[in-house]
Amino acid sequence: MAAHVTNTLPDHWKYVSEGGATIVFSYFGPSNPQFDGTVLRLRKTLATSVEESSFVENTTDGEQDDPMLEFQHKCMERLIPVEHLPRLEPVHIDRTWLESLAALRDAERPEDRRRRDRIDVTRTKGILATDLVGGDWVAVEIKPKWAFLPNPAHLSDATRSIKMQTCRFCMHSAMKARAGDAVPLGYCPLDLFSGDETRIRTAIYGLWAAWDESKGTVNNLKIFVRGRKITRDEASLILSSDVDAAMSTEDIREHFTAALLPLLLDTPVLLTLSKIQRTLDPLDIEGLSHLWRLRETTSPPSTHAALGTDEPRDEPHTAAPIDVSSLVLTSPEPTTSDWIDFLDTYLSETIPQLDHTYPDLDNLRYYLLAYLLSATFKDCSIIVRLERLRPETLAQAVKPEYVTVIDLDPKAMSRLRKWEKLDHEIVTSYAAVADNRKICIDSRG
Ligand SMILES: O=P(O)(O)O[C@@H]1[C@@H](OP(=O)(O)O)[C@H](OP(=O)(O)O)[C@H](O)[C@H](OP(=O)(O)O)[C@H]1OP(=O)(O)O
Ligand SMILES: Nc1ncnc2c1ncn2[C@@H]1O[C@H](COP(=O)(O)OP(=O)(O)OP(=O)(O)O)[C@@H](O)[C@H]1O
Repeated sequence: MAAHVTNTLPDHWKYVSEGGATIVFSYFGPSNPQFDGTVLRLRKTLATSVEESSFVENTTDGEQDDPMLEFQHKCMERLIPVEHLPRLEPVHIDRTWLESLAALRDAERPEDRRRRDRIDVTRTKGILATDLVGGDWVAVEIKPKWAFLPNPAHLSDATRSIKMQTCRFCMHSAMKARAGDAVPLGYCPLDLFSGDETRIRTAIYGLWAAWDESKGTVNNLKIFVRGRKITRDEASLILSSDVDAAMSTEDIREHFTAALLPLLLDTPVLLTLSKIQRTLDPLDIEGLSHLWRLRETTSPPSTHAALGTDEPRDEPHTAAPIDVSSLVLTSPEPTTSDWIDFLDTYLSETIPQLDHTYPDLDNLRYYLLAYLLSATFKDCSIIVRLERLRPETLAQAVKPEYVTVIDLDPKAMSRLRKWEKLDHEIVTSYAAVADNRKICIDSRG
């Protein structure tokens, strides 16, 4: 039976953080076994959206549970060991309670997020999750992003040399930097995922520098102490209370790196994430979009796509745009049962036998679902738990539950068009960079 958050006061939930789709609050009210050590994860809606209930009341229990719950239990737990996942459960909420919470906490939200979106007060269910940042420890949240360079087989002549030299994250960061956004230009995910000590250190420095320069606003590194996201001016809070807090920021960074590095080297989580991302995206969005265009134009579908051959093909941006009636892109969003079937195939012996250089058009649905799932892993975050830092402390013992993966929500099929367009923008923008193009090394490829 789901708990009722409405039995607690909104004042007893403090703002933790938020992403593009959800906002998170942690419980700090009077001791309550249902809520102690938990966070409340709520869906957001566009600031401009009309307030209509977005969820169908079709269960005896009222609104359906957030599909994320079933997705995590039935799908994600097959890919990521449960000790690396937060415990999630449904919880009842209501409009009056949510409106009070929003009124209390809205001022603490970042200005740009507040302009864009707000809590969806029409929901009657939220998610209660293990609070990974709230104890007397330092919680380091890293959003690593894309772990690999693409398979060159399906890249066009115009993009191949660019995409094989610079990773998607670094190209995207360069594009965002030109638009004036604060981005971690010194961080490359391929360093973080390399498994190599020197490169992981470089990645941590890159994340730290961006955190420092952006005053903690970049989303690739967040640092929490006792449940509160800290800024660079508060960096000394990551030190144990008996350590000299007057230490320079550089020294704090060194201690931070010395504590974090062994955990990142030791945990199997980074390797798992990179393997999943790579194996679920063997065609790149270019190859995938070519495959779905073939499906739209081939009738009856041929059994073998022309991918991987020398046959000339339209680039996504020059091909006739697929309108909203596209059979492929409007095909039904996968249900949990579709995801389970997909995972049965993905985790079976069959997949290594698929020839991704000559993908079969009959496997289009497999490749679409694979890409969606890969996108979830390209956008998730990890939270690493460190003891408050003490320079002389020996390396911390690594317990599996000290590295947790969050934000494993499924992505929608309707995103494919956005990803195709964004990919084109990113690579076109990077093609215009004349000097000092970044060279990213994919050591797991
Ligand atoms: O496309 P990207 O790589 O920019 O990723 C988006 C993220 O931007 P980032 O580059 O990490 O700052 C973006 O993050 P922010 O909102 O910028 O913190 C979201 O995670 C978005 O996913 P969703 O809309 O929440 O489902 C992410 O969108 P999807 O790619 O997952 O659709
Ligand atoms: N279990 C948790 N414990 C503590 N904090 C959490 C937990 N889950 C999420 N958070 C915090 O809330 C933020 C938003 O959560 P999450 O990343 O799941 O949202 P999202 O909207 O799906 O993000 P994105 O835009 O990256 O897709 C996280 O970045 C993290 O700081």
